[in-house]
Amino acid sequence: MEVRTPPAAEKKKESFFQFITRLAVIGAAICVGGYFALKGEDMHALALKGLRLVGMVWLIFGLAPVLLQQAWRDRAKWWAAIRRWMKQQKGQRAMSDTLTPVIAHSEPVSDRSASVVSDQSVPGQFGILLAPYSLLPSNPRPHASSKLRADNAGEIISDALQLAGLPVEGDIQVLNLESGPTLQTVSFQLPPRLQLSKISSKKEDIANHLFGHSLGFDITSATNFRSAAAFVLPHDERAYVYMRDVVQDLINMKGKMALPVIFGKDVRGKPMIQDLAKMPHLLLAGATGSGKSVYINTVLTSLLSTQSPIELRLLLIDPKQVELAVYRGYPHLLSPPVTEPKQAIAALSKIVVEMERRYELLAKTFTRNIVQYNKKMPNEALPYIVVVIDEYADLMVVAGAAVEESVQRIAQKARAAGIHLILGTQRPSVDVVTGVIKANLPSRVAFRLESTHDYRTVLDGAAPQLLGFGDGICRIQGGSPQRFQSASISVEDMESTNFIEDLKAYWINSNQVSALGQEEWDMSEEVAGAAAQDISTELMESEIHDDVPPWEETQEEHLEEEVIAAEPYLAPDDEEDEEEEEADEGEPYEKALKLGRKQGGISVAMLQRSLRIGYVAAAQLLQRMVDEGRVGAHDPERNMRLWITSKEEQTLDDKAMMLNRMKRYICRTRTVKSTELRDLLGVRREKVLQYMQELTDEGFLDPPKAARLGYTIAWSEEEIQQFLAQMDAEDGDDI
Ligand SMILES: Nc1ncnc2c1ncn2[C@@H]1O[C@H](COP(=O)(O)OP(=O)(O)OP(=O)(O)O)[C@@H](O)[C@H]1O
Repeated sequence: MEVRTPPAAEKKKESFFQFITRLAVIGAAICVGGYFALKGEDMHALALKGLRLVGMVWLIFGLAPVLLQQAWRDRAKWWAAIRRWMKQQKGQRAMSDTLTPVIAHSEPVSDRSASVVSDQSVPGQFGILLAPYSLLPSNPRPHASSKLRADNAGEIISDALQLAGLPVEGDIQVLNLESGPTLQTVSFQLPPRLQLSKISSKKEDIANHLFGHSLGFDITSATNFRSAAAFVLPHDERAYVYMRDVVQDLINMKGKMALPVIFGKDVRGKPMIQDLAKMPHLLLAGATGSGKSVYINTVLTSLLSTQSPIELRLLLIDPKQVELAVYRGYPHLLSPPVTEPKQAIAALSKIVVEMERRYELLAKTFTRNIVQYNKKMPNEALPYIVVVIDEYADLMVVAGAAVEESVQRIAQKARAAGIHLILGTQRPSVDVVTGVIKANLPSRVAFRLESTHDYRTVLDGAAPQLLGFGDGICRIQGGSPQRFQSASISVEDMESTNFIEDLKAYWINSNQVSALGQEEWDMSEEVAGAAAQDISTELMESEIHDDVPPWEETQEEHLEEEVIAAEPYLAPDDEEDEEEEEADEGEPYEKALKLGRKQGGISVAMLQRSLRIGYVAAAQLLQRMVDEGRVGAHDPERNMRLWITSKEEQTLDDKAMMLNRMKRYICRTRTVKSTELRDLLGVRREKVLQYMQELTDEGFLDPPKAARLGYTIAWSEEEIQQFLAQMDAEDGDDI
């Protein structure tokens, strides 16, 4: 038998401590003995003194060096803990004022969860955030149960192999037994003369003898062992994985990963946290009831609990209309959850425009991606944008080409711009998830699917049959497939919803965050001012500049705006409009100028509404106005870019107004008297005569027929009535 010899240094260290301890014990024994054996108070006092001395010597020369040595070895750990503590103290001091209401809000609800996880501080780009993790529901079933245990697995497997007709004598030697929340993996030595292929060919029979069905049962070679096989079996009663169980790992990853999200636990029961920013886009497939929505909720809650609205903005597209409705009101949202295909098309095209704008920013700042940009321009840091489409197949059915084009462009380019896609679908058929889209979504997650063909489409390879209820396989960036059990906030829908609402309340009540949010958009405005042109995001930003925060905006308002925005994409058959535009090139810009002048300013939304054009076209018109210096900075109060009136325009405007007033007066009174007109307009007589000449040139007045006669009205009575009616309809000044 091999005896392990301790290294020399270890031996010396141990023996010195033992030596001192031995001396101390002997000394202590002598002192105690002396105390009882000797008589007289002096002797007793001497013995006690001796005992104290022995104790001191042991502490100083025995225990203290060992403790110091240990502390020196763990110095890195200690140092990190001290730094973390100091950082926390600093962050808490900074936020204590503003967070008090949040915590006060949270406390009454907190008694519905145990205090296993305390409110955790998450260092972020903008300081330390305190998400209400203590409100996460506790897992009622954290452990699985199975009939195969270390002590009986060999016997049970041996019986099953024998019953399946395989030549096995005696018990099977179990090499390893690993247990995850859903599955067990039992590795065992192959008996002599029994090949893995032979066992695999009897898979159905073995499964039948083991537990009566083959669902979820798999036979593979055992990793790390030679001539060994492994059975993968579902537990009799699987364990749940709750977010609460792995949230500490999520917190630990904040700072190390840009967008950490909880996946769940792997087959060994180890927490799985992935970085969405690295994926960089995710295709998520699962048949109905497989656990897709639960998974999306976990991913979203991971993001929403670790990222402030300054660091992350979300676009949620939910054609099913119910799955993501609960997120309505989060300040992270770029718009309320989008449910209509037309809205979705418009929203996605906005993301494309934003992506292009970000590329321009990267080029201007000589940076290659959002990380470098945010480092270089910390005051103008861009938030990550995550776009979630809950049922891509449904969207493709109604709005195929338009959606696909945007999704394709985002998938191809958006990574560097900090824009990430999560594309969920029940039907991963090739007509829905086309080759180009698949090629640009290198990370995949599959839950239970209808057919082996579907698994192949998603994972680009064969996969074991999944069990549903969050049993999944992921391939991150084309790596090897990894089985996992997805985490849920809770298996009770109500509990999950409660937490999502609590987290929302936390953000809404977090004064600090809303103040920072405002600042962020102001900073964006600065970027716009410098570059003169971030109108591409103006619509998104306008939600923040609105008096009404985005979460209070009604869905109807938003819908109206989006539907209009989507029209050019969805109504190519609206031939009249198209023809009008084609026939009159350049006219929309004239109309846009007129509108801006009349309203004293302009915004993308106004252009869309008034000219009935899409977002991109409206943004381009506004861009041209900005370039030509027609409009100035964005005015948060009026939620538009204000009109810049040049001197020339001012004069022209004044003159047009004067002429109109004159015409109106003349039409009403049916008289043309220069003295009255002079009084009306408050200008000199020469000016009035000049205006009258202009009106004559225009055909409104007839010139005097003789030297002593005055001007007369040239218009017919019908024309006069029409003009007056038109003026009354407009809100001109009343003469
Ligand atoms: N990770 C999980 N842990 C435990 N149970 C789960 C998990 N995921 C899903 N389930 C169970 O499966 C049910 C269906 O899940 P979910 O609603 O996510 O399915 P889905 O794939 O979104 O279906 P659909 O597409 O029809 O909405 C849930 O109500 C829950 O009971």
